[in-house]
Amino acid sequence: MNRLSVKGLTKRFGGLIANDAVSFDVPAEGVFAIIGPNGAGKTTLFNMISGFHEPTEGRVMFEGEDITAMPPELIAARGLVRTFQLAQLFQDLTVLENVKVGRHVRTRAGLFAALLRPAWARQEETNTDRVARELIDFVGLGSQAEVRASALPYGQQRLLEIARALAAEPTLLLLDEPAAGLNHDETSRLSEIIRRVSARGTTVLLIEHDMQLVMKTADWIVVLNFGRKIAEGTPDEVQRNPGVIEAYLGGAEMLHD
Ligand SMILES: Nc1ncnc2c1ncn2[C@@H]1O[C@H](COP(=O)(O)OP(=O)(O)OP(=O)(O)O)[C@@H](O)[C@H]1O
Repeated sequence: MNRLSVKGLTKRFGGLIANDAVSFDVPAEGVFAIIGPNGAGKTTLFNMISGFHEPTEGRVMFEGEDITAMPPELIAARGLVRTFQLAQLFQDLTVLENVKVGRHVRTRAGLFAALLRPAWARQEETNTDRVARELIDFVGLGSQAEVRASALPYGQQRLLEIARALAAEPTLLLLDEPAAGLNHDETSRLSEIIRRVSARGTTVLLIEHDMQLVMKTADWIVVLNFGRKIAEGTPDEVQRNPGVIEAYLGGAEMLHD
């Protein structure tokens, strides 16, 4: 069964068609990328998949079930978790606390448990702490667990966001331009982390403008232009596709960068 199937997704904003009958399948294994020039409709597509926009037409199937227009929290609770173009961290909380917050969809302790601290809630807290520390190590921020998010350089904040998203134990992780604002070394590290997330069994679907990252990291790429899917294939196939090169207007260089 595919992890995700997008079937004829269309989004109109008044007279503007941001997505026009886009369909594709994301298998359970691997790293999947959506690329396309500015305004091609990538973010709108992500917003529909993750429940932030209701499609005008079409369906989103996750693990074989219809999740079209479900609220984002319910979609996340099912295991489809996303990050945003601009890191949305709790700047005043520490690295560890931020990741613990990301885990709350997988824990049952509420306010009463936090106040009364029954044995099961204490056990849950210990587990949350352990998992959060493992994830911080996993993205290479192990030595900064007690540092405030606001004190991290931007590149590390983006990695922290990935750790926080992983804390919710997603089976499908949507990354919205994870390399935006990262330098060359940080982008290489990000590529490695994405591959390792995939190796741990989480399917990764990303939107990205950094072609080097996409070509190196993705197993399969969908290309959008003016809201339509114009191609899909392996990185090699996509880079050689004349329609894709044309869409990027002189982008042959960009694609082979
Ligand atoms: N809420 C909205 N209301 C009206 N038009 C919108 C809205 N959101 C997006 N659009 C339009 O839909 C089209 C697709 O935008 P979208 O942000 O999905 O593209 P994108 O591929 O993510 O672009 P970028 O790479 O620049 O982030 C654009 O023409 C955009 O102006």
